[in-house]
Amino acid sequence: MALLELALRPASWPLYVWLSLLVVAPAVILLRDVYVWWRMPPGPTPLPFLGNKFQLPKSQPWLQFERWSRVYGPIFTVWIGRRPTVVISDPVVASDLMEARSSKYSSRPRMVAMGEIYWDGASILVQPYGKTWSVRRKLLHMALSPKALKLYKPVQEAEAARLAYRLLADPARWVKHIETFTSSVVFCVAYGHRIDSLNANVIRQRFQFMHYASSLNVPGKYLVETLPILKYVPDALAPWKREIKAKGREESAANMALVDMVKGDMTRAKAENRLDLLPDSLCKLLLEMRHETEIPLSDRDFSYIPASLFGAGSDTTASTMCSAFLALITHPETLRAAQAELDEVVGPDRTPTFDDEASLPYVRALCKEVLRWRPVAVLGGTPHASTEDDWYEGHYIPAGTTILGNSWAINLNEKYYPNPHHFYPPRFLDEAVAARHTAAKGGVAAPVIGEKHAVEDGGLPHPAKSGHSSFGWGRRVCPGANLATNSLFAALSKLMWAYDILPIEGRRYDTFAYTDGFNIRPQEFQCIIRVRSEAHRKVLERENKEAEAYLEKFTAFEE
Ligand code: HEM
Repeated sequence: MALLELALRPASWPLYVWLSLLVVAPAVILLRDVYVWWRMPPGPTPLPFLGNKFQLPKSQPWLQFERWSRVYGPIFTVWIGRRPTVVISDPVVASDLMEARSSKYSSRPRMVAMGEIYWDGASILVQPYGKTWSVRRKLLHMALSPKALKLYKPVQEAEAARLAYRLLADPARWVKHIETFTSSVVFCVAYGHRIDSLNANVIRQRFQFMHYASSLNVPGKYLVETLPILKYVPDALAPWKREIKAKGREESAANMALVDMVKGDMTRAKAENRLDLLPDSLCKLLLEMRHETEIPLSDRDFSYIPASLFGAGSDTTASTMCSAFLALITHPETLRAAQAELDEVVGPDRTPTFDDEASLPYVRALCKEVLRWRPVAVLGGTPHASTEDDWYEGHYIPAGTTILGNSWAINLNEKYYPNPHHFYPPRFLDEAVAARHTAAKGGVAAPVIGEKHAVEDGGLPHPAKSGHSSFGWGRRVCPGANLATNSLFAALSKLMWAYDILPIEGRRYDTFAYTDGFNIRPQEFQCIIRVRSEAHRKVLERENKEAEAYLEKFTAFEE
């Protein structure tokens, strides 16, 4: 009884009890960490409690991770404080864990400030694996099914035609035009409304939300990431939390307003008996489904589904197109090969469309090679997290480990892609087409490459059907991959048909000069974008008029 009384009154504990607690508790934690560390995949030696803090680079961590993979192997561990992160640099290892064992590796690490306080668990991007996530994921799949993607193709073509036309008058602002193209595709697909300029209020608002969300995800900025219990401190005592929540409410109000806008469009169209003229959009499809079946989501949670398209799909596609321009000007033979194919298949009187896609294997291969060559989601997008203890190749991976697929190291792994920094679309051509291209160039036989398993001479087959890992893995693989691939094809095929995209003479281009962050794009550069002939110009002018007419039904967002 006396002991219990003593235990309940720490203030009266003798000094030796305090001292032993201060020594024993950290020692026990440390011993446990050492035991886990010793069994996990090897990596740079961490410091107790601090992990690899002093070895982790402040910028472009994927480069250091790639160097470490040469020392420690294709799967290694780095420690962020006491939290282990397993970094994967080989496509087979990534597929073994995140695809073959996807039931254990499909969660996300906790992001308390961003995911739990700001988005209040509503955004699919950072949701842990489980029922709440799978409800949203299924809806996205339904609204992005192959059948639904067909509905969005005309708008992608029309927007690509507008992009190609805009470059005639204003080639210097090519990046802005690409961003307008990807933003408008995303908004037309998500809500059936178009963007005519990046000055549209809705775009400014989306960028504000995105920047605010990523500002919350800076390691070390919020103590709540280390001590999640702090998220339960009452708002009145936690101004930081009040601010995050207020901003979160602003975003959800804006997301719900967008859904209300589509509901309004549908009601009006129905009343005026012109439903068939209303553009098909992901939000409209989901609202129709919601009308017919029970969807277990509140209005607020529902509104985050179409809203996820802008954050996940606009900048990623635009950055990939910027990489395509860099690739074309530094590997001019690839533009010539694409133009030869386009001229042969499409001819001079019109630009390519999706109907030509099957007959344009080189252009398709070029789009894939861009995704491989400079993966925009350079560290595999949002990290995965494991939910069960596991063993791989003799190494222990405890539940709760963060898993990073280093797309940079994976896509540029020379075991799979010899000479990996060489931008070389024939990697993704099948044997017959590769041979035809080589013969046309009068060159030596090109390496034989299967479309499903990109392999160059001596290169190992890649486990993914796409032949690269730029869209992630397993159950969390990018649900917008096909939409993005269609946008890339629609835009790049028209632009390569219409323009010579060339380096400025005498200027050196660094194909490694990229921005930092989770999504990367080339540092700003200038190039020459010159229409190939007067006849090409006329076609662009004519098709732009047709595109403008088609896009009339997608009301523009106001500036
Ligand atoms: C070139 C363009 C794109 C690239 C490279 C890309 C890449 C990625 C990657 C790497 C991931 C993480 C996958 C993983 O965790 O294993 C991801 C997730 C996601 N992407 Fe994309 N993406 C692109 C375009 C799009 C588009 C157009 C959409 C919109 C429809 C989209 C929607 C999403 C969503 C909602 C997720 C989260 C999925 C989840 O957590 O379950 N992405 N993307």
